[in-house]
Amino acid sequence: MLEKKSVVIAGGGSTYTAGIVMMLINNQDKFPLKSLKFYDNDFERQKVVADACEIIIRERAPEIEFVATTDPEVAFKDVDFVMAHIRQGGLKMREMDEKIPMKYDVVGQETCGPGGIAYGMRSITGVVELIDYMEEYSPNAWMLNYSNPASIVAEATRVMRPNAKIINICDMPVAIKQGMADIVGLKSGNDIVDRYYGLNHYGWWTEILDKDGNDLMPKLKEHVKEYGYGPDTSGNDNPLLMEQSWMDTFTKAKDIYAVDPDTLPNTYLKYYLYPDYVVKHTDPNHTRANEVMENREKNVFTECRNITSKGTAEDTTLEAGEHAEFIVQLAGALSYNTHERMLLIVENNGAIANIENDAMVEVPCIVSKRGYEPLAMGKIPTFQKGMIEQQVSVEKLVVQAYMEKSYQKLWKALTLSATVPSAGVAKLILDDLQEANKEYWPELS
Ligand SMILES: NC(=O)c1ccc[n+]([C@@H]2O[C@H](COP(=O)([O-])OP(=O)(O)OC[C@H]3O[C@@H](n4cnc5c(N)ncnc54)[C@H](O)[C@@H]3O)[C@@H](O)[C@H]2O)c1
Ligand SMILES: O=P(O)(O)OC[C@H]1O[C@H](O[C@H]2[C@H](O)[C@@H](O)[C@@H](O)O[C@@H]2CO)[C@H](O)[C@@H](O)[C@@H]1O
Ligand SMILES: [Mn+2]
Repeated sequence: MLEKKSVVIAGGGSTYTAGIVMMLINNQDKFPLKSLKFYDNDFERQKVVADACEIIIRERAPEIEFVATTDPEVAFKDVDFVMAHIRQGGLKMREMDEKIPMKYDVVGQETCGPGGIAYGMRSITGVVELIDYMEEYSPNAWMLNYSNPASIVAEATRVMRPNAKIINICDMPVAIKQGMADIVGLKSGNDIVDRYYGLNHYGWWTEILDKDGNDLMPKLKEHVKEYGYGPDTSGNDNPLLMEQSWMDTFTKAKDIYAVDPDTLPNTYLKYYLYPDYVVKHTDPNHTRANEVMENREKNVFTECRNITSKGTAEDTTLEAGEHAEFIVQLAGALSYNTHERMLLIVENNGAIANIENDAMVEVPCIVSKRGYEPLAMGKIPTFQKGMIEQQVSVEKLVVQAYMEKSYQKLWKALTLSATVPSAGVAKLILDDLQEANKEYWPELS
């Protein structure tokens, strides 16, 4: 009999919350819950999701105690896990992050380039606040953090809260591994054993095996060379790829692969290796934030309101995906000592032998009750080493700029980003971002 756990989802009003709830309910045999709480700083937004989830829980797992609150003490008291996915400033500020750089023909993206830097400067405050609540009310709990930009958040928490029990995670490699499984005819990304190194949204696979140790790289390389991680002409039913913008990202991996055919890339490297292409293929007046507001946000909130008005979730379209599966799997591994191998964002400390020890890197780790143990990925080639060192410096400068309230350091961070062509353009973008983020960033001087 597994011991029951208590979880708070921070960012209860997120578009991903209902998916995580569905996953938790479906996994009561593997990760049984005593209580589930929602916490958000926006009561009205969270209420829409919470009212629907309360009905789902009542119908499918009534033994779970459920509470939605904006009171940190109620939320964070007596929990084993904080599953965090907040978006400081909301999708409206994401829209600014994406549109401001585009005014200067520079990549406008949620987590990469100037947009990611601006978002990082907002997120640090919110995530550190969550850590402080957790440490005050449940000092033994783990925070599993999805809040983006995960690399900058990870570096900030490493420096500002060095002893915090936080694990920063990303579902992007999980989604790509599901794509790889589809390509080679395996059922799930969990059937793949991989070696991978890099930073968040910025890494490379060096080995992909199946559970019997068979090398899947040759078949995958053949496919990626032609189609990226997109489907071949026979089609694909991966729901993520139904969206054209995601399909473009997955197929562009073909051109990233061409730069280094020894490895298989993370898709988001396109923002650093092909920024000119990305800018050319982005509508500066209608960016990804607009698509998310018109699609995922609208769909989730409409469905939640439907459930509440009908009083039942019997025929709900809400479902759990890989994103939810990954965080619940991680909580299970930490709780029940499964020793699963998972990609996590952790302090390097030699995992990548020729990268500085205090970089926050993404590598495979073995997860158990003790926490996580990173696996050694060895020395990496000059190309990747150069790229990683440049991007690590960007992320470290952002965190230093935040802590020292330094305009100069933030300017350096933008200037150093491979997405930005010059210090002059970096300054123009920075001044616009600073104005737009007055409410959220520390005052810089
Ligand atoms: N790491 C990953 O791979 C990954 C994958 C998907 C999403 N995400 C991240 O998950 C987060 C949620 O995404 P979304 O599209 O659902 O956003 P969203 O705006 O729909 O939801 C975020 C929620 O957080 C709340 N919030 C904002 N600041 C808060 C604070 N300081 N304290 C408490 N609550 C706060 C908002 O009110 C909102 O309800 C984002 O950071 C996104 O980038 C990360
Ligand atoms: O533009 P969005 O909001 O749709 O996505 C931004 C996020 O993209 C990645 O997450 C994907 C994930 O890879 C996939 O499995 C599925 O869950 O959809 C997610 C996005 O909808 C990325 O890892 C995140 O960090 C981004 O926030
Ligand atoms: Mn991610």
